[in-house]
Amino acid sequence: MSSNPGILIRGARLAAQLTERGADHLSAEPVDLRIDNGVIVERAAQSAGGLEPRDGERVVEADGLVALTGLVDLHTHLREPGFEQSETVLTGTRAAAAGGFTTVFAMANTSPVQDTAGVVEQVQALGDDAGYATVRPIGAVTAGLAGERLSEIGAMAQSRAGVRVFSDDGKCVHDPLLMRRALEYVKTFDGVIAQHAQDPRLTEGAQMNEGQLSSELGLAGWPAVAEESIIARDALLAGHIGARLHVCHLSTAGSVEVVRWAKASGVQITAEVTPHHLILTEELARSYDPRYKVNPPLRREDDVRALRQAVADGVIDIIATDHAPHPTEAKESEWDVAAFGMVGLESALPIALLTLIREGHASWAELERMLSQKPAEIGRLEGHPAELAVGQPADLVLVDPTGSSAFGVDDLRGRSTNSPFLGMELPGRVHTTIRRGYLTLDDGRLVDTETVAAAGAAA
Ligand SMILES: NC(=O)N[C@@H](CC(=O)O)C(=O)O
Ligand SMILES: [Zn+2]
Ligand SMILES: [Zn+2]
Repeated sequence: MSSNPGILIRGARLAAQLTERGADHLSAEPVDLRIDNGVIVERAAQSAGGLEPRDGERVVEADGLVALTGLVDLHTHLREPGFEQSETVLTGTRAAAAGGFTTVFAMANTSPVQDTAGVVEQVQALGDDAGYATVRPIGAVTAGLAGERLSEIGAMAQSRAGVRVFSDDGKCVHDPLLMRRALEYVKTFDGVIAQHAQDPRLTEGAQMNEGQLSSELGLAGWPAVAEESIIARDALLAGHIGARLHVCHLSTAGSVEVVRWAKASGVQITAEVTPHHLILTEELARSYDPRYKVNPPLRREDDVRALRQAVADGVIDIIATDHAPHPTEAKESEWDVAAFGMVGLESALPIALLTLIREGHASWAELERMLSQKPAEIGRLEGHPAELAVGQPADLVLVDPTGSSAFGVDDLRGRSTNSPFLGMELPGRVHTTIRRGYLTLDDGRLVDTETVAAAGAAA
């Protein structure tokens, strides 16, 4: 039984009721939600009288705020074990809570690599202890991410961590036979392979998108075809085997066409796009500022347009952050020796508001689908609310979609500051995050570490 106090949310607009693109969020009716014992126990429209606060209950005034089921990031680098100078499970999940996330899937490129039952169980336990978000470890596809033989996929799937998502992210599973065997294996327990689609031979030494600009800047190019050819191959393999394939961080217009074709052909394929690929372009490389160095690289304006349209068309299924923290030393060097990657948990929702909601490419209901429901489905996440309704687990986020502010270092709650959005005017604000019925973010302020750990233990 939970010893956490109950919460009454008053007057929230439910994202699920905002199904029309471009609709003002205030057009949905204000709803009260009562949370007790980690579950939504009552829901009443204010027009039907709403709910009265009870003694000892925490009241959250949500007038003007939009409520979504807790955000789920299928692609987060938490860096622990091994790279704690960049991020830890605790600091990364604090960043997640600040961004409205209640679950993160933790990528496998740690040290030691998440390629055994022991390591994935350890990462999951660190998440449970911290309490800021549910941490679902991703298992490596190949031992040590070396691309030579399969990791202990079965042992990780059967472990307490119950791993369902496998990825060598950061590296591509290049050997087609290994990829085939991995797909066959995960099919037996309804798992999925999340591929970092990058042909290593076509991208040796690559530093930025290949094109006229890379020649002009004298930086080795990363051609679109290196991504598209792997997606096409994997889609054919997944179709042949009848297994699930997920494509990480889609970045080119051509990749969209390959995924569109694969879906039309009946392949069980899903695709993600990062917030940064929905807004930033290769032009930023002109600054030689390594903050803009990321894998896959920032592409061209027409790619950005195609990615937004693919979200609108449903060819792209989800938004995933690819939160990739790196210490200052790794990002304050020359472009060609700097690390690839950007942090993204705290800026994901504002960028989605800017590029999708305000541009009319998605409704709030669709946004909830892309940032919460669908990633949970792909990752076979258990205990995630299907909707904000009575009987559902109380994992949710309240967002203020109005206004804007300059995104600053104070908005970054993790250990690293390598955000490409620092200094940009970003819309909206994540107001409150509730995980398993307790607050992790309270009116924009993170609830302190001890309180959250205790609430998590009691939940
Ligand atoms: N995205 C990146 O540029 N870097 C990621 C790896 C990855 O997602 O491929 C990292 O681990 O730093
Ligand atoms: Zn990757
Ligand atoms: Zn990644």
